[in-house]
Amino acid sequence: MKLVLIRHGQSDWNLENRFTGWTDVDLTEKGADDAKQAGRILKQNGYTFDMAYTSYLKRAIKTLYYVLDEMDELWLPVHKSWKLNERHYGALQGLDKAKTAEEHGEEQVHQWRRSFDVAPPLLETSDERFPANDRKYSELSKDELPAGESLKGTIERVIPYWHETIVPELENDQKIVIAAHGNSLRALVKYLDNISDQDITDVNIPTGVPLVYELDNDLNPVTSYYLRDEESSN
Ligand SMILES: O=C(O)[C@@H](CO)OP(=O)(O)O
Repeated sequence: MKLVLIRHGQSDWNLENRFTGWTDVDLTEKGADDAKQAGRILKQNGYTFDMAYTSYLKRAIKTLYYVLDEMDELWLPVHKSWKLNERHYGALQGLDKAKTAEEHGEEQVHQWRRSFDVAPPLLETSDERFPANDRKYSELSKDELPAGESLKGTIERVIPYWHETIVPELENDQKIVIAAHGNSLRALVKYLDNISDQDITDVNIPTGVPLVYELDNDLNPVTSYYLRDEESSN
């Protein structure tokens, strides 16, 4: 059985090189085109889906929309969850990545961006960026509201969601696409491919390119690969 993961297309803050996290920025025009192209490639390769999953953030929601539109599958049930959101980038959200590296050093920024368990500086709960101040997250309990997450913290919400919500559908032979984010997908890929805490540092997932997992009956990956347009350099 095949599972398709897709990181959203280029966002405004991917382009501006700013720490994004839970900030609900839009896709750029290129990002929308990336998503449409991903949908076309999936269609050309004969993919169809039964269900779709995405986050509460518009860059992933719109990516999924454009993918399904190209595939003429907009009718599919779409399940949204904050548990598929990008890793919360705490007090770094909104800052310029290059300027932050000048200020704190490349190594520190690399730790914040790619390490397994180093969390970014946390937000004060009074900060407008704290999720309790956004009605999207009114369903979250106090213990669930992140003020900043490491990849480890992201895994602690993504993997339970995988087991509780997505796995039962895969076991029911449902063909699934998940449109999410660089780090929520790194969390899932780390789990599926059993990547060590050390080696996950080198894993980067490109924007707007379908990542296909072929799974055996126990949902262990047999192989995985990106579906790219042969003429594109993406
Ligand atoms: O800013 C972010 O939220 C993420 C994804 O764009 O960036 P990074 O590459 O640092 O994980």
